[in-house]
Amino acid sequence: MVEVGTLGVQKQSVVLVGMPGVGKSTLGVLLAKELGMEFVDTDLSIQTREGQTLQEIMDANGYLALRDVEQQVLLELKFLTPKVVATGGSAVYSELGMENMRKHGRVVYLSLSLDALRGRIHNYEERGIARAPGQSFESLMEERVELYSKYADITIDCEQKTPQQCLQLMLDALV
Ligand SMILES: Nc1ncnc2c1ncn2[C@@H]1O[C@H](COP(=O)(O)OP(=O)(O)O)[C@@H](O)[C@H]1O
Ligand SMILES: O=C(O)C1=C[C@@H](OP(=O)(O)O)[C@@H](O)[C@H](O)C1
Ligand SMILES: [Mg+2]
Repeated sequence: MVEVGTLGVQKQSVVLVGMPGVGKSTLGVLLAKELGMEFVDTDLSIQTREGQTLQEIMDANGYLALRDVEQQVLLELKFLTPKVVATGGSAVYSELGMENMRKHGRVVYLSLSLDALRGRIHNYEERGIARAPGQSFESLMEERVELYSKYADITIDCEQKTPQQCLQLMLDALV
């Protein structure tokens, strides 16, 4: 059973950022349930908006096109009620999108080591990661960690932790 802190449920939105495979989508829905909030996965919003899968968008127009649509979706996000937002790993390339979300909520960076992420991502080449052709996972991570850290209000170290443990750490940090 997850324990909510003594201040009770917090009402600001929560925005999860981090590398692909770190658990933003998995943990986001669990967090939303615990906080009694709506859950939005911006990857799904992109697909619904475009009527295409992420991979189809990239195949047709390249990774920068995916980043453009992602920015539109981040800017169109409405925060009339507080919500938990699981972003895609590339959301932090959109300064405007991140600013829109930061106005309404706290940004939680889920961090995990390169080795652990590699263990979760078995299909790096075909996973639809928005990266320059040929860019290695290591180089991508190096470039992104700086951005995740820059926007983070809270950082959660997910190394060797179960989803339930990560969830509890987020709840403790958010109250
Ligand atoms: N501690 C953990 N927290 C979150 N996901 C975990 C954890 N340990 C293993 N996983 C697995 O890692 C994967 C995370 O995928 P996902 O939630 O789609 O990540 P993201 O949305 O960040 O790309 C899932 O298959 C999940 O079951
Ligand atoms: O990191 C990336 O470049 C991407 C991550 C994906 O989301 P997850 O981080 O939820 O896997 C998705 O937005 C798209 O395939 C691009
Ligand atoms: Mg996801």
